[in-house]
Amino acid sequence: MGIFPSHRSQDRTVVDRPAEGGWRGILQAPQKEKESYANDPSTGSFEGYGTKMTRNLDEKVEWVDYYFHFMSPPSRVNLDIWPKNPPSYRGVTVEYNGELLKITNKLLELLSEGLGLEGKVLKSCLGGDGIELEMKINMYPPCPQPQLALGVEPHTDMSALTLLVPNDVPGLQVWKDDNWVAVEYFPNALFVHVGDQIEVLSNGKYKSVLHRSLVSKERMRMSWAVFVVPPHETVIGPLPELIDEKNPAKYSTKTYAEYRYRKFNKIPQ
Ligand SMILES: O=C(O)CCC(=O)C(=O)O
Ligand SMILES: [Fe+2]
Repeated sequence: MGIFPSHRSQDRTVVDRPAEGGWRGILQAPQKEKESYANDPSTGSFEGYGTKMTRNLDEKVEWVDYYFHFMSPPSRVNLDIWPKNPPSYRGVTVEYNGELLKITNKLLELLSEGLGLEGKVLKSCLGGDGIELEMKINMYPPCPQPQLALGVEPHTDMSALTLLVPNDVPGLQVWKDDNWVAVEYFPNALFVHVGDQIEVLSNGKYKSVLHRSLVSKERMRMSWAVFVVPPHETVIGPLPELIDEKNPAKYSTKTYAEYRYRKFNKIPQ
């Protein structure tokens, strides 16, 4: 199927939108089918279908449906919750996961070296081979009054990294030099966000990017965000190698589970 056939070309690892079929299959499915996949945040279960058509603090509506599931490592994956339509979803997503793991390894190696450390340092702090990849498929339907809505309100990702592929409907913005700056769409590109965990590990040398997304009046915007996160019990704090008298720790050390809990409940870190 695919509504972006022209974008599928040379480099499949970056180009393919593996979830597209799954998105259409599940997010445009009849309400009853969607409900059978619904998540239940009150029980800590975020997997499945969720919606956020609610007002936030600025009285803007967050105009987004999403579908969330684990991709990696195998011990975290519950295939029963993966979209079953189209039938190719599973195979393509497993392959995409493998490619994103390779890209994650490379990025973490380069980011470690950028801190003057050995290439393996950041990956091993993030759980080594236990590192987790989470798929979040966002769908922003056309919005009759886009000025009253936001796709996703301003936030930084609590992940270590986010590997994002949007469709060609503009909407992603990043906060830069005291302004919202539109992120230009690049066909076949993977957008990488530094998330909170890398900011903490690097003691602020790398900054978690503040971003938001807008919605369109005419067209449906979609994005596929893969969050690279440490296992919940992993303890994350500024790397000791980066701390000395002149560079005191700027962040407290805590488990990723604790960090998540505080972020979800808006408790200062
Ligand atoms: O849709 C986008 O481009 C961004 C989505 C996002 O920031 C998120 O899901 O965390
Ligand atoms: Fe985000």
